[in-house]
Amino acid sequence: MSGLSVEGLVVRFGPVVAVDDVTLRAGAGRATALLGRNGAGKSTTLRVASGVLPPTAGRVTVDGVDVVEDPLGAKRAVGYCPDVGGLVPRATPWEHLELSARLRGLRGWEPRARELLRRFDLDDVADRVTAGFSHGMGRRTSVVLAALHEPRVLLLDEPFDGVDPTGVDATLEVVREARDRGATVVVCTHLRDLAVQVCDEAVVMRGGRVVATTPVPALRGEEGARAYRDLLA
Ligand SMILES: Nc1ncnc2c1ncn2[C@@H]1O[C@H](COP(=O)(O)OP(=O)(O)OP(=O)(O)O)[C@@H](O)[C@H]1O
Repeated sequence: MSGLSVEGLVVRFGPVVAVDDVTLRAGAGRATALLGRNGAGKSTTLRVASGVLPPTAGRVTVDGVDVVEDPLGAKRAVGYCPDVGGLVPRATPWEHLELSARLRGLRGWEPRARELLRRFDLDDVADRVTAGFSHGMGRRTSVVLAALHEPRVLLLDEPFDGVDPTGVDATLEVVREARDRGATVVVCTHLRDLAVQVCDEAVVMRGGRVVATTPVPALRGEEGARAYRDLLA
C-alpha cells in the first residue's frame, strides 16, 4: 500500500510509553499534519516511520515497505528531517548533499541541490561547516537534505521551528511540490496556522495516542483554533 501506514504502534523507553497503540494512515498525494503538545509522541512516531527507531510493537510501512523487515528499503523511500540533530558539525551543506546523493546512488543531482540551496537561501553558506549554523539555518539544511532525492515519503519533524519567513515559504513550497508529484508528506508541527496552510488532513496526538483525525478545514480560522485547543486539553 502506498503512503504511510501505522498499525498498533507501541514504543516504550523503559517505563515510558511514548507511543501507545497508534494507528494512522497518511495517503499518497496528500500532506498530513501530525499535531499535538510536547511529549505527545509525534517525533517518536516519525522516528519509527523513518526507520531510525525500531518499534516495540506494531507494524509500520512506508510506500508499502515494512520498516522492520526492510529498513534499507524504507530509508530509500523516505526523506526525513529529524526534529534535532542529523547534521555532521564538521561537514558543509554541500558535503551533506554529496554524501546523501552517493549513498542513494543519485545521478545528475547537482542542479537540484543548487536550486534547493538557493530557494532556502543557503547558497552563500553551502561550503561552510554546519558547526556554526544558527538553529534556523540547521533546520533549513535538514529540509533540503530530506527533499533532495524527491522521496516517495517525505517526513518533516518541526521543519518551521526557528525558521525565518524565507525558509518557511521555501518549506511550504517543498511540501506542495512533493504532494503534487504524488508523494506522501507528513509534517509534524506545533504551528497550527502553518499546518492548515499546506496540509490536507490532520492527526492530533495526546499522551501517546491519536485523539482525532480530521480534514484540515475543520482546524482553520478562530473556530478551528478553538477546536484544536479543545483537542489538546
Ligand atoms: N529516547 C527516549 N528516552 C526516554 N523517553 C523518551 C525518549 N524519546 C522520547 N521519550 C519520551 O516519549 C514521550 C514522547 O516524546 P516525543 O518526542 O515523541 O513527543 P513529541 O510529541 O514529539 O514532543 P515535542 O513536541 O516536544 O517534540 C515523551 O514523554 C518523551 O519524554
